[in-house]
Amino acid sequence: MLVTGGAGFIGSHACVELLDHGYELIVVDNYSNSTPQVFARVERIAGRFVGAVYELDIRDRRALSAVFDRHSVDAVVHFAAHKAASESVRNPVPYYDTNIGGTTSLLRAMDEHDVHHLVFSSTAAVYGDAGHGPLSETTPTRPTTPYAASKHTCEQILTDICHRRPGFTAIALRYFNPTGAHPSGLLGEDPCDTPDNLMPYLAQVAIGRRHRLRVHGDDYPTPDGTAVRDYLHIMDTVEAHRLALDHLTDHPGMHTYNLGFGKGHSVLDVVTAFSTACGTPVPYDIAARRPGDVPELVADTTAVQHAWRWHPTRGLADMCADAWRFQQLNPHGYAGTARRATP
Ligand SMILES: NC(=O)c1ccc[n+]([C@@H]2O[C@H](COP(=O)([O-])OP(=O)(O)OC[C@H]3O[C@@H](n4cnc5c(N)ncnc54)[C@H](O)[C@@H]3O)[C@@H](O)[C@H]2O)c1
Ligand SMILES: O=c1ccn([C@@H]2O[C@H](COP(=O)(O)OP(=O)(O)O[C@H]3O[C@H](CO)[C@H](O)[C@H](O)[C@H]3O)[C@@H](O)[C@H]2O)c(=O)[nH]1
Repeated sequence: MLVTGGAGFIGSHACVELLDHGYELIVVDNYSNSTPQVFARVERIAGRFVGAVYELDIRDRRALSAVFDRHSVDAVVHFAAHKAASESVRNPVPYYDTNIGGTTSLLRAMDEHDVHHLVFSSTAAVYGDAGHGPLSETTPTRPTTPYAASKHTCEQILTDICHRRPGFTAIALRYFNPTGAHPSGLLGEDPCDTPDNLMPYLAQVAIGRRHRLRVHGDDYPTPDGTAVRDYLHIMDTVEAHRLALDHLTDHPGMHTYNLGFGKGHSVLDVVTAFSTACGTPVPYDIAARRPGDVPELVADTTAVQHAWRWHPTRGLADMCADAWRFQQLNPHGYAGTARRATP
């Protein structure tokens, strides 16, 4: 099993889940938003070596092809991408380059090596501003940022390839808001720069690394005026990936599923839940809306629950408690973690 972006937030938790279920892994990552130190943690939790880990950029076709030459790859879980939607509004080209160019580079290597199975990280952002209420996979897509457009384009490329290559299977998972941390406190969300995502930013304010949270907008058409998202625990998120892999060979073709909890929480709901988890109010100010943000994104998860009998079990309080445990045990993130032993 090849995992791209396996050192990242979702990728590292997915590595634990897949190792726990007996998968042999090959991981590639360029560490643009992660560190190789995470693998020592993954191995400590799983009690197994990760396997082969390569530092490479997925746009480097020669290097990627060499990995496929060296290993027998039966399927790919493709996480590697840039993910900050608001940054993509300011600086779109790297988003198209890495997210689309990286995906086509990967597809080329897969094609050359007769690999026909892919799980792709898509995003709820493809729906854009779709109004109020749960969104199903048939809700029309209207990406509003270059990030969302890049993922939408990848979905279209995969749909086309599945159409033209009988036997090719792609499962696109449209994540809503994966967050939280491994319950051990060893793995969590540790971006290299200032966190763009709400939960790690809140955690860094609570631990004293940052002064105050800025709540981006309180004038949305939502109950308290702050934006509503559908937060999903990272452990529920990666369990769904394992189920996707288990079902990859069931039905060839393109399959698209929403991955969310199915419940909306406002930014202020999350601030309150995190304050409860850490035992003290997290200070915040109301700031301007963030470019590219939409008022509400909540998933209708009927399709994925029906397909794989997947039911998320961990709520917002668990997400906050686990994120806070990770932050407390790792006030400076993974910095200072020992590097992995050579398997
Ligand atoms: N976290 C979320 O809220 C969220 C929501 C929807 C979709 N997604 C998607 O899920 C995937 C994983 O997200 P994440 O939160 O783990 O992000 P992350 O930034 O923590 O992980 C991405 C990993 O990919 C690596 N990477 C980036 N560009 C690369 C390249 N050119 N070559 C090799 N490696 C590269 C990074 O170093 C990082 O380790 C992404 O595709 C993202 O768009 C994330
Ligand atoms: O410091 C912050 C950070 C975030 N927010 C707000 O909190 C909400 C959640 O923001 P995140 O950045 O955590 O998540 P997004 O919904 O903006 O984006 C995430 O989920 C999307 C899909 O829903 C994309 O896929 C994207 O890659 C991923 O980061 C948004 O309303 C945002 O404006 C703040 O108020 N202050």
